[in-house]
Amino acid sequence: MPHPPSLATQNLTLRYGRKVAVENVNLTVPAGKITALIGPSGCGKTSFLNCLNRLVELTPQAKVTGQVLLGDVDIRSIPVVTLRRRVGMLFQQPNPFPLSIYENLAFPLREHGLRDKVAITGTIEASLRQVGLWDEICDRLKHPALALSGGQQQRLCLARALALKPQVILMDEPCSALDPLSSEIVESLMRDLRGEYTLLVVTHNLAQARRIADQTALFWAVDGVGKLVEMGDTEQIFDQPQDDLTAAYVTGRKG
Ligand SMILES: Nc1ncnc2c1ncn2[C@@H]1O[C@H](COP(=O)(O)OP(=O)(O)OP(=O)(O)O)[C@@H](O)[C@H]1O
Repeated sequence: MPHPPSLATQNLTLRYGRKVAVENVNLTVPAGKITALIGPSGCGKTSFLNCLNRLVELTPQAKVTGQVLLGDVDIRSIPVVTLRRRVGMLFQQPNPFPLSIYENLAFPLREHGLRDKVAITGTIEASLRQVGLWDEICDRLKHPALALSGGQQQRLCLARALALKPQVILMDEPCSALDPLSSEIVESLMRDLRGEYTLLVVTHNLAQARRIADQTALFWAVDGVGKLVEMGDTEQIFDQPQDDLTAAYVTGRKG
């Protein structure tokens, strides 16, 4: 398996109309590592994430300046369908399609040009095994995905992303809508993905960031504008923060 690329932003600024949501962010998400993005509500974490696979372009008044590099390639030069396959995303609320479990994975595979039924079925099984769902649901692949539990739905959504063989996976608070046991399962899956994928995970759960992330980045809204305050090894961010805001946030004194 080739090493996944890093993802880096250079002077990334995002405006919604006149509102500056994120300003001048220079952040490198290292290849094959887990990076946690932390910070108080409204500091621009989701907005930033949405720039990285150009999902933000679906918001009419959004305007992005600066660059996002996947490896050394500017993402604007990658066709958006290809980009979204290479940079998968998992949302806070599991969002399976209102289709069968099988079709949730088969549909995007067909959309991306896979026609061979044996190959599709093989990929579906491999992806469901990768997220530990195969044994739980292999006898009801034709059942509606929406009948699964929240935790199973989230794992199905991860399997759907993995089926497309992404290089990077963006996760926006992937555990916050889940019960503790499901949350633990998803967290352990993230650990399994380390190395093979480049992961950027937004989390409000500082203990989770500490447990899973190699690197941690703190965002903060300064006068309403989201900025990157500090980025470093997770241990350093939590134990020896360089910035006063980081120290205040990770010790619960602010935010
Ligand atoms: N479509 C939009 N139009 C205008 N402003 C927006 C839009 N989406 C987000 N914002 C604003 O941009 C800022 C950053 O929002 P964002 O959701 O990215 O923050 P966040 O850190 O992800 O927050 P949370 O942790 O609560 O999810 C906020 O002030 C928000 O109100």
